[in-house]
Amino acid sequence: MSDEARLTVENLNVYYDRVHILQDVSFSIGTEPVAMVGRNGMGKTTLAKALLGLQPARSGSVRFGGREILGSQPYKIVKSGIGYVPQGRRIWPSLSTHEHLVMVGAKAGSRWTIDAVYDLFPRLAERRDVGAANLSGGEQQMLAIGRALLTNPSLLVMDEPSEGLAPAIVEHLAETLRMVVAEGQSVFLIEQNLRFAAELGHHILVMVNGRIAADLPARELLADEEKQNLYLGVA
Ligand SMILES: Nc1ncnc2c1ncn2[C@@H]1O[C@H](COP(=O)(O)OP(=O)(O)OP(=O)(O)O)[C@@H](O)[C@H]1O
Repeated sequence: MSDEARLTVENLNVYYDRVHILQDVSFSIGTEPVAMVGRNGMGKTTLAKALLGLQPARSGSVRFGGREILGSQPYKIVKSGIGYVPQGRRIWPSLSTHEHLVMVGAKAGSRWTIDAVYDLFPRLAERRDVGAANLSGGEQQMLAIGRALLTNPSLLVMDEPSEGLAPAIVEHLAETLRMVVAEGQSVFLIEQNLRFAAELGHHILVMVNGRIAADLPARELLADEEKQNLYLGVA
């Protein structure tokens, strides 16, 4: 396994004011794709933001490629190789599809260039001159993912990419992301949609009340309605 792709989180504690949100969160990600599931409000987005330096932590450690990144500026964390697809896509409504991608740019000769993003998502190529505000939810999500890939991340962190999308669009997105993973892209996928999470993540972490309540193979969680009910209240 390439050491560069390895993320190790140890005893991460995050508070909002006096409220203790993330409580001693520890896990690691190698080259196998990992997904995290959990109900609303359990702390998943807070974790993503803490990994990206967007939310300060009170204590703990986040090592990426062997280096401590906790406390680093978000742009430095992205530069060190973590790509981020935030919850809610966070696209700029006044820019076109193509302008988004040009804004990020890409090093010549790297795996992900603007053309490579258009190859992965041909729909984006068709919509290249359309203002992002006029893209469908699925297209906006493709754009958010394409934008993150352009940073040529060694780890891609995605926060609920399936949110608000119709099941057929989610299935299409899962297929596309599986191709990216099959090429060796490391992925940490945060999801409420267990099926989507399990399609991509070989391993699933379950977050309950700011703690990792379980860490198990995706197949095992999919096959166990009792556990789904216990952790997700969905069975
Ligand atoms: N900026 C903030 N200030 C105070 N509390 C917050 C803030 N952001 C989130 N919270 C609270 O922290 C808890 C965890 O929220 P978080 O968004 O991390 O959960 P989540 O698992 O990602 O849920 P969702 O899927 O709904 O986004 C929730 O109780 C939420 O209300």
